[in-house]
Amino acid sequence: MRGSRWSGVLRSPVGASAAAVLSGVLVLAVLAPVLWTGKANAVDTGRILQGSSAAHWMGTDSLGRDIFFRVLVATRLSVELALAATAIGVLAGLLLGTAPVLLGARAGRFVTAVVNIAVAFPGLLLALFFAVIFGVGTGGGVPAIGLATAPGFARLTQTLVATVSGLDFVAAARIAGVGRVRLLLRHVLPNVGEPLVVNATISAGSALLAFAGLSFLGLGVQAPDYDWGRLLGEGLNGLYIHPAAALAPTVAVVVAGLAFNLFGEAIAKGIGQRTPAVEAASFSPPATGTRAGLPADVVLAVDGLHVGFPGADGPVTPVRGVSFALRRGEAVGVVGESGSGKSLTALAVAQLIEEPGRVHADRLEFLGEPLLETGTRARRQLLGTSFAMVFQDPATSFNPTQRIGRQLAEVARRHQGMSRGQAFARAVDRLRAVRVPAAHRRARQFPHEFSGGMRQRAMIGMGVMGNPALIVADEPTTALDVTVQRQVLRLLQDVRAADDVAILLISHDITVVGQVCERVLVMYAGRIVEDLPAAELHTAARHPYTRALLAAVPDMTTDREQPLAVIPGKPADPSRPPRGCAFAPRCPFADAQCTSADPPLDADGDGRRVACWHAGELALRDTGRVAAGEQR
Ligand SMILES: Nc1ncnc2c1ncn2[C@@H]1O[C@H](COP(=O)(O)OP(=O)(O)OP(=O)(O)O)[C@@H](O)[C@H]1O
Repeated sequence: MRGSRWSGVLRSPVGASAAAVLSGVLVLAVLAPVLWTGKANAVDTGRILQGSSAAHWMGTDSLGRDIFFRVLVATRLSVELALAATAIGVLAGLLLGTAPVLLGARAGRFVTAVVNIAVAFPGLLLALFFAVIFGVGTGGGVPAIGLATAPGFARLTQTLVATVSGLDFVAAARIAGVGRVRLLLRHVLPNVGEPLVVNATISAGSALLAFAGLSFLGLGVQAPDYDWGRLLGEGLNGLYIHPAAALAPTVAVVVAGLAFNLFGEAIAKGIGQRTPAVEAASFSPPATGTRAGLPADVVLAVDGLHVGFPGADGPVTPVRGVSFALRRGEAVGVVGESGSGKSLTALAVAQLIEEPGRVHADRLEFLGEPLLETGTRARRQLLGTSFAMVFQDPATSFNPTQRIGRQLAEVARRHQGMSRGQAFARAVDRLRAVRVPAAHRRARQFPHEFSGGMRQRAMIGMGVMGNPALIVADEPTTALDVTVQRQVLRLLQDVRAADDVAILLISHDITVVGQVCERVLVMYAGRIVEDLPAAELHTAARHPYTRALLAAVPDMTTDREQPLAVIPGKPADPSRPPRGCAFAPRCPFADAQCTSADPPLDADGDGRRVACWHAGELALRDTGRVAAGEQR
């Protein structure tokens, strides 16, 4: 935790008073038994059950012992028991709550179901149930209250962890090869720390009350020991004769409980991040040689890629047989309407499709390595060094609790065996390379101190920490304004030119893709429907969908008096794939053949591919139109 944040918390009125009261409680817990045990235990049969007086501020109990000193001395046992029970509850809750991340989706679902059932039981009922199992006394009470606290804590942890696990920086860490445990400790838990700490301290306050309750019922602390709950039970017997005997332990429980809660609120704001150093691991990407049916410089080969999910009415397959290859230094764009399967294709390449999603491919090779068959560790190393992903939203691409330089350095420390200093120097160098001004100072800043465009550039910088052969950029400029968009796209082009990096640019904007890429893959309803050189987009597109996409983009010649062109109809529903061509219901050229059979993705001799029964006719019609235009 950073000093400045601590001092900021302690300067706030709530933080300062909470810290003062809690310190008082803890000092009492340490000192009171040492200083006042004698007075608290001194029996005086001449002063039984007396009210408040100068000699005994809170009166005496049934053996004439001083209640005020007994309450002070009981602080230690009460706090100790509450903290022990909370520790058990927090530990068990954290283990249960993080199980889905640690154990994987299937085992995680089972644990989640168990937690959901346990949460349905009232805490007090659970505590009494466990107290009966573990037995009467402190030895049984502590685990009973701890385990009764655990389900609530586990539920909160699960929810928070699930939220953070879906963010881009966690996906980026996965691509960087970070394992499950490290992912949890370094990227997930620090971002859910605040509510967990607050909940833990509130649990400590509740455990105080719960233990008081158990002792009051005779199930907790047993004589001759005493905690506040036991003193409260004894005091209640004489409530009408002298209420101070019950009031004193009650006030103690309330004050200590409040102190824990307020202190939790205060330190939650100061939660920072301390993470262990990353061990180095070396990996040499496999040399690219000639492979079966592929040119030697192919970086990524995808053949027959399917991505499916279980749906309410059977499996849904939003990506249905996508095939393409990317050569070293090549920039390929993937365009299509929302829901066409662009992002799922990218995520499948990055190995980021989570359970219950299923990825199948006849071939999914990155640098010659079959990703679906390669072991997890080797795959992580390969992707961590040679693959980079730039996500759409720069606001969620970085871990907000870590400085930018540190996040970049993690890649170099993990995969290139660099020391902390070397890795940081490399991070600064890479930030400079992606034109982040004052890179050395900026590397020490947190993501929120970067603008959106700068964060996106830093993300690209993170991608080039290793020696990437491929950068997948999924809508990298959608969240940016137009000027910054252009800078980021230019940067991607520069990185590609400088290091011969292949780029797979996913965008719904066919114009952007046409400007940046050499080739364009047009996707519709989970399939590639056309693959053509970007330079020929406006002149040689043969698929009616590609043409409709182009026609929907206004240009300088568009008549502003007329409504903008749109593609009629709705995109295909992946849960109900049509029998024939998926675009047929929206296509002006569709006929009986289109609605009965899905056209194959046919290649011509020059590497262009199109999936349309009428592609040839459309090309001829164009030729005729051009010829007619020329004659006129
Ligand atoms: N985890 C999932 N479970 C079930 N269906 C999913 C899942 N993720 C995506 N889909 C579905 O798969 C289809 C393709 O999604 P994908 O995100 O690849 O589309 P996209 O072309 O990238 O669109 P966008 O530009 O809106 O992101 C969508 O219909 C989406 O609802």
